[in-house]
Order: sequence, then structure tokens, then C-alpha cells
Amino acid sequence: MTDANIMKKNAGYYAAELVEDGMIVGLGTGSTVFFAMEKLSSMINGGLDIVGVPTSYQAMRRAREYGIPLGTLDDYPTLDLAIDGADQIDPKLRMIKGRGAAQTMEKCVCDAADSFIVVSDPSKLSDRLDAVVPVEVIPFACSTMMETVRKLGGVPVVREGVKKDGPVITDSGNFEIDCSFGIIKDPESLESRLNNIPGVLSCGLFTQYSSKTRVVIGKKNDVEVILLGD
Ligand SMILES: O=C[C@H](O)[C@H](O)[C@H](O)COP(=O)(O)O
Repeated sequence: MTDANIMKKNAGYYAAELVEDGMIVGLGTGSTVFFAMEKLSSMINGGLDIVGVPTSYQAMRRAREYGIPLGTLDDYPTLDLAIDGADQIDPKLRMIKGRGAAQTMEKCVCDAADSFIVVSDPSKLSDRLDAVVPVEVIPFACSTMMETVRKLGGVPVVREGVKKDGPVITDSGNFEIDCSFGIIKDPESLESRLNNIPGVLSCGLFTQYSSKTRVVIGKKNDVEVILLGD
């Protein structure tokens, strides 16, 4: 296994061990959460009784392979905790997510959860947020939304498919626009402005959940857990 995967595995396994019998657990999207699901699968085989609420087709399919019982937000409008990955994390535990175009459902699940466990390797930590901000928008509003992003100082690019010609279509049937802003000086304000553009479902900035967030950083031999105020 590569060093990167060892670190992701350590983070994912640690997060899974925070899950207790009877919990309803949000299952995020991406490669790091896969390890948490792998560990949950073995815990379920050992008798753990939980229900997972997946945040994407990818998470749903992987969870099924692992034998994790599944439900939806209709079944469970509130969750005990959610485990998810991130693309960039700043010292105030504000994040950018959405590399996998799953940020809208991830944000719904995070919002529904009492506690948000973010699993990551050290490469995601940054003293500032300057990564591309993914924005999910309905196709009808895409061009107007991109104009608004330019007026906000951003450079929007329609995400293109791999092994599929044309735009990426999200799990909810929309376009994903990657918006570069350079260093984001006021992430809260930018999140709110992007989310308020008509036709936008959600952007990948997560600035409102720091107080219920624990970031688990996998290292080669252990993990570091970061809480706000550490
Ligand atoms: O849309 C995708 C998500 O926000 C992922 O949680 C994020 O990209 C992290 O993925 P990974 O664990 O593969 O780095």
C-alpha cells in the first residue's frame, strides 16, 4: 500500500471506531471514506448495528459492497454523525469539498448530523483556503451563474467528464463548475454569495460547521485529531 493510502486508512479506521451501536451514520464520498467503510464493514460483521446514509452513488455502491445497511435522509432526517473527506482544510476548520462533485449531498448530510468527522491525510491541511471551489448549478442557469462568478473575481470552468464527452453531470443531474478565486480572504462571505446565485444548489465551501467538526489526520503510524481551538 502507498504511504498516502496508509495515512488515509489510519484516518478512516480511527473514524470508524468512533461509531457506536445503534448510530445513524452519514457516509461521505471519496477515497478516504472508503477506508472508514471498510472498517465499519468488519465491525458490522462483528455485531455492530448501524445504518449508513450515503452522500453519492459512489458511496452507496461501495457501502452496499461492504454490507452496510443503508437509509436515506427521508428515513433519518437527523444523524448521529457523518464521516467525510475534504480537499482543503484551514486552521479554523473551514473546508473546500467537491472534488468528486458530491458536495451538495455531503452538505445536506453534514447539516443533518450532530457531529462531523473529517478524515484526511496531512496534504489537505493549509494555512489558507485557495483551492478551486466546486459549485453545482442547474444547467439552465449555468452561463448566467458563470458571469456572476466572474463579477465576484472568480474564474469559472465547466468540469468536463472523463470517459464521457461534455460536462460532468452530478448525481442530481446538474453541472459542476470549478471556480478559482486565488486566496479566499472571507470564505464565509464567498460561500454565502455563491449559494445565493439563482440556480446554484451549493458550493464546496463548508464554513458553518467548524464547531461540530473533528478532523482526523492520518499519519504513517498514528492519527492526529484536530478540534476547533486546538
Ligand atoms: O465530492 C467529493 C468530496 O468532497 C470528497 O469528500 C473529497 O473530495 C475528498 O476525497 P478524497 O478522500 O478522495 O481525497
